[in-house]
Amino acid sequence: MSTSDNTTTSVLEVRDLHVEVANSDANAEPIQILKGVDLTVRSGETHAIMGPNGSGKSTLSYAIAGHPKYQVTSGSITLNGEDVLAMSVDERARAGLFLAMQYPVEVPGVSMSNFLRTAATAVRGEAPKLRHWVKEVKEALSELEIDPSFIERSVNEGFSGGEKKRHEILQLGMLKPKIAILDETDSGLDVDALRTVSEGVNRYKERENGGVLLITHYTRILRYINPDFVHVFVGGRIVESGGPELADELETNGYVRFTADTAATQGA
Ligand SMILES: Nc1ncnc2c1ncn2[C@@H]1O[C@H](COP(=O)(O)OP(=O)(O)OP(=O)(O)O)[C@@H](O)[C@H]1O
Repeated sequence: MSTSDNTTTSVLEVRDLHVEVANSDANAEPIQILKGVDLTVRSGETHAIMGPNGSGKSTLSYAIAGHPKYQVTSGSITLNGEDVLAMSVDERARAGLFLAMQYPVEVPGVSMSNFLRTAATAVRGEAPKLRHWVKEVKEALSELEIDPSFIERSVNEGFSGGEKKRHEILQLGMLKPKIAILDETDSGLDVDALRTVSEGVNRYKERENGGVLLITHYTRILRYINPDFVHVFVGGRIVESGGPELADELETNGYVRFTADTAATQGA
């Protein structure tokens, strides 16, 4: 299935999503992390999710991507009406979902070059023609100011934090998903890398008309990637949604207004 069709609109819909993880003590109850998340992301839209540490933002991204540790106990996730929860992880990727993880994993022994071509072949449904592919990779590396020698190194092995994040955006550009979830892609980036990575995300939005779900703690990335919607995520759900001005309010006042509300509700 091709994931690159910028003439159609894609819609990711998350409805009343509840997710738990197994407790490390096998005799104890599982831990409920997501407690009713509702979210709709359409092509061309950028949604920023901001929230305190441990509120469940990464859990939401893992649940959408299909991480086996995160059990959906109720609710639904659909992409263009298709049941994402019924899909395996690779089917989700082929359907057009992409996750740039907060902590990208190292894959010793697999070169970036092999990894990218294999992944692109899987999501595009056919192997890219070699001459086009080489040109495509070269251009993408140059746009992201990545040294071409990195392409022959093992995936993320020995990469600095910032280099790993840049490579996530390289994958985003090459795999051209319909909806991209970027989990703290800005963490650990120096000011120049932040600009380069943000430009990569903006190019993806322009070229693919992609939908972006951006999890972040900082408004600085939102100066480069303009969000259409900002959501405040507290206690396993979205407690308020608004426009970019909401991010400015959070920068100034923090989450006190929202955490106090949640504590009152949970105590009731
Ligand atoms: N596998 C797991 N086992 C036990 N607890 C877990 C597991 N995964 C997540 N949690 C807990 O679930 C809560 C939410 O974690 P999550 O990583 O989703 O939060 P977050 O909002 O992304 O946090 P941060 O902003 O610090 O990255 C945390 O309290 C975390 O310790």
